[in-house]
Amino acid sequence: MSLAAGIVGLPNVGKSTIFNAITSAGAESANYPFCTIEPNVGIVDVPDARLEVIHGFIKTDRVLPASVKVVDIAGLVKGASTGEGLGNKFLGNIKETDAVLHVVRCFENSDIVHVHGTIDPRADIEVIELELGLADLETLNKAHERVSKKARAGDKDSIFERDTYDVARQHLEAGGQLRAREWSDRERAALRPLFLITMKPVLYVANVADDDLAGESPLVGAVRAHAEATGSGVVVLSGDIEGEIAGMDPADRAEFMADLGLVESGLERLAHSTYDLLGLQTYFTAGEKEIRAWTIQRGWTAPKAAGVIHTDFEKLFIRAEVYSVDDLVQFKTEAAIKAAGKLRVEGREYVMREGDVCHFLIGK
Ligand SMILES: Nc1ncnc2c1ncn2[C@@H]1O[C@H](COP(=O)(O)OP(=O)(O)OP(=O)(O)O)[C@@H](O)[C@H]1O
Ligand SMILES: [Mg+2]
Repeated sequence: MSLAAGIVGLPNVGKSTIFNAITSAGAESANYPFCTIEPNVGIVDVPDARLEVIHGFIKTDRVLPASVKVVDIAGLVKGASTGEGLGNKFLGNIKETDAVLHVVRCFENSDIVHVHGTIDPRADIEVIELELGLADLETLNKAHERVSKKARAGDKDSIFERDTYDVARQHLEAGGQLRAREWSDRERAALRPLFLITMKPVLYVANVADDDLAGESPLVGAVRAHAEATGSGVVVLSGDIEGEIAGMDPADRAEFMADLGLVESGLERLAHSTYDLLGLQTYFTAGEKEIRAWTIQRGWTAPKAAGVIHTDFEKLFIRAEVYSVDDLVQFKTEAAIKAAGKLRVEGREYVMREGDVCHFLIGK
């Protein structure tokens, strides 16, 4: 399962600064609106300290973290859907992501231009969400047109699709975001092929000044209140500071972060929050060749989890041998875990737990 997240927000709020910090990809960031024109795409390793813990006991050539694709696009402005600013044509790059990272400016700095002249996170969020809603409306209108003919001819599936599109259109026209509505499984299935942006889970990224890393300002408060009211998450970070952290070697980084009272880097916090938001969890495989982290949905059974390694594994799954990272720390080798009776043998019904270390036995 490879995960993708798309960054949206007003121009000049720090999207590319944050993208650079998390990908260290060297994408351009500068103090003028519409600095980013072509989308930046980066692949980021998901930091997971447990990989190194496992590696401390099991020697392998390779350690492979999970990865997330991150997409940074041009800023949106009011009227983007009708071509204002750079328009909304870059939103296509966000469509095939699993989650939206909505960067909101929460730092005061008169040197950095704000496209509305004042820093008002709540108003900024509204502008962006309206534009995203209008983009979805455009997609729905086209899809509606496409199915209408078949619906009029009496095709049952097309009638259901058309009616679902109508419900979605009404919801957006009333100013709502599609994620806020409860959808039946069948409705979800009808909407899924449209890759609607406001249907995706959103994480608000409050980009704060370097003297408000804890996010105590009323600006961040406004973002938190909005996120709480809409069932979304918030990550507080400073793009500027994260850029510095990304550029440091590990020893300096640890000291710098400790001085600032930061326990985790912005990337770590973003990764954890995104996993929470999407209901994801991690399991590990640790063999002779490599130690590797795999991303699955919470609640998945062992065969389904094995299917992430290779699609055939789901069908051919026989059983799994499972232990935890803590078991490894306590007993030090797999043989000792087994001797202590801690190596669990699990079958097709087993529901994976966070941080399981697995060997899958696969048939032919
Ligand atoms: N937390 C912060 N504190 C102070 N300045 C910041 C912070 N984050 C970013 N900046 C500054 O804001 C300016 C704009 O940043 P950036 O280019 O990342 O914005 P953007 O959202 O990608 O803009 P665009 O939509 O134009 O591409 C840069 O000068 C950057 O250094
Ligand atoms: Mg940019």
